[in-house]
Amino acid sequence: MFDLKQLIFSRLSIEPEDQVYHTLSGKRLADDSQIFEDEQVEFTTLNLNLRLLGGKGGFGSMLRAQGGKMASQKTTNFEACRDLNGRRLRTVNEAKRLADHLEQEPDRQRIRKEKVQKKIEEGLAEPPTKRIRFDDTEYLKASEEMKEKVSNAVSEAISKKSVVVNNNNSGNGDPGRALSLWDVVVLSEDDSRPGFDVLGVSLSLYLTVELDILESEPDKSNEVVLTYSGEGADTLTLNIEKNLITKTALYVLSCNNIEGFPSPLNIHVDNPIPLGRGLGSSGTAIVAGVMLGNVVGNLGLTKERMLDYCLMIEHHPDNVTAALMGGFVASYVKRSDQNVTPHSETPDSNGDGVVKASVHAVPEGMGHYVKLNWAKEIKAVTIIPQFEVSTADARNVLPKEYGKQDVVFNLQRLAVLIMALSCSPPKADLIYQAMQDKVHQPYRKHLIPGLSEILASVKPDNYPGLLGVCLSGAGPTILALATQNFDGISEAIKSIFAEKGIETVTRVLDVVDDGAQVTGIQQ
Ligand SMILES: Nc1ncnc2c1ncn2[C@@H]1O[C@H](COP(=O)(O)OP(=O)(O)OP(=O)(O)O)[C@@H](O)[C@H]1O
Ligand SMILES: N[C@@H](CCO)C(=O)O
Repeated sequence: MFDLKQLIFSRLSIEPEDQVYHTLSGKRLADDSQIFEDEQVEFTTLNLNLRLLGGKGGFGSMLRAQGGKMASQKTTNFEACRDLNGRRLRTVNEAKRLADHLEQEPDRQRIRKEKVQKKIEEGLAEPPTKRIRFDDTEYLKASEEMKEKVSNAVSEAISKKSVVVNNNNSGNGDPGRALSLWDVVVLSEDDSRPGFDVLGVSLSLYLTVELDILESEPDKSNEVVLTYSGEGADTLTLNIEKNLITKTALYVLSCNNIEGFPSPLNIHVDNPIPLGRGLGSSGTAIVAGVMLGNVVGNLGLTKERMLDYCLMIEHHPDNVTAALMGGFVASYVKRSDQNVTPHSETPDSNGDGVVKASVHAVPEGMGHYVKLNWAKEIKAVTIIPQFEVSTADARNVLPKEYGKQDVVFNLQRLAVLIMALSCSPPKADLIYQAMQDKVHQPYRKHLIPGLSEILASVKPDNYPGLLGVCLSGAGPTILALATQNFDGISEAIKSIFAEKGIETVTRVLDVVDDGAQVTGIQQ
């Protein structure tokens, strides 16, 4: 009771000593009385009487006047009356109200629960879809034009007759003929991400093969002599059965029943493409080798057919297709049902394996490609670290299988990237996002110190003119696509490599449309 009195005092300011409590049966409750002895009981009814101050009685005339007033008013409140059982009506009514309250409690709980449930559902519900109007008319126009151009290019590619690229009909390859000189010009290339193994682009680094077919002289050794200048001059093998360019040419010749090169023969290779850096040195060497075989053997192979030979050696089509066809290309390989020559019998693009002189069946029509448009103002800024990563090693770190989300991530960006790279002026925000990748860069980070930092920090926001950054090929070269500020961008990347103790060389390259070609024949 003491606690109850304190509570009533705090709420109604009735001094505890003025509060007098009785039970319904009239028992007065002392301060130390317990109201609830049974813990199950939640409610009880007590009568609270206030102590009246004692003192002199009322003034007779005033009390009579008051009594007259009271008598004239009709009584509506019978709460203090008692029912036939002697219980106050107030008490009975309170008990009824309490019973009603308890009876309605489940309903109230249900309504409370329903309200909470509704709130949760409203919170989880997707916001209404906003309709966004795309009002960039310039972009829409360029995009419409591009769609038409791509569609025309595809139809053209489908209907195109093969273009014969050979060393004319002058009898090249005849060992007895007088001096003949010709060049095979191929281009370095690189694939831009997320078009892993799909997109390739020819860059303005030209590998040149110069060939002198000499007249054989009695008493002189009729040798085939291979010499090199440029990249790899000190390290690449000059053994024609082991060097990637010459062994590829020998493979093409042997597939066409020609045993060996004509001799005496001088072959000189000038190679500006750094080896094992992700700039497609091996793909370019393979293209050069196939063209060399075609010219020396006077085979008259079309470029489409030469692509089949290239694909027998380098199984991913992006690099060889760009080097052979030029420009910006998308490609895939359609494997034939034919029994393809085992890889062990074809030259290995990385090893020094000797070409076996068996006759090989190279399936036709393996390489499928389409040339895509490239906005002329986009340059390739290549930052080339002074260490090698073999493509074979960089492919070995990739997972055997990919999750659906990662595949869809790259496919979505690939579709956007192809269109975005063709539009002038190029949109940096679109291209930067579309060059994000989940298929190879995350797995190759540990092979290339600094790659994570470069991808995380070199962005169009802080380097105006930058469109996107990715690993070039299998790395370690970094490819930055940009329209200006080439020095600023390359310096930023260079300094991150420098912090890791890695020296770099920068080349700003153009995308060039001509593919591999024979540029001159002299007799
Ligand atoms: N001009 C060349 N002449 C002969 N062999 C070459 C030539 N260029 C490349 N190679 C061979 O190819 C190897 C490098 O191929 P690799 O595929 O590892 O790198 P890459 O082609 O430069 O890079 P990526 O394929 O990632 O673009 C060299 O070590 C060498 O054996
Ligand atoms: N698409 C290839 C290019 C390197 O040759 C890769 O990234 O492995």
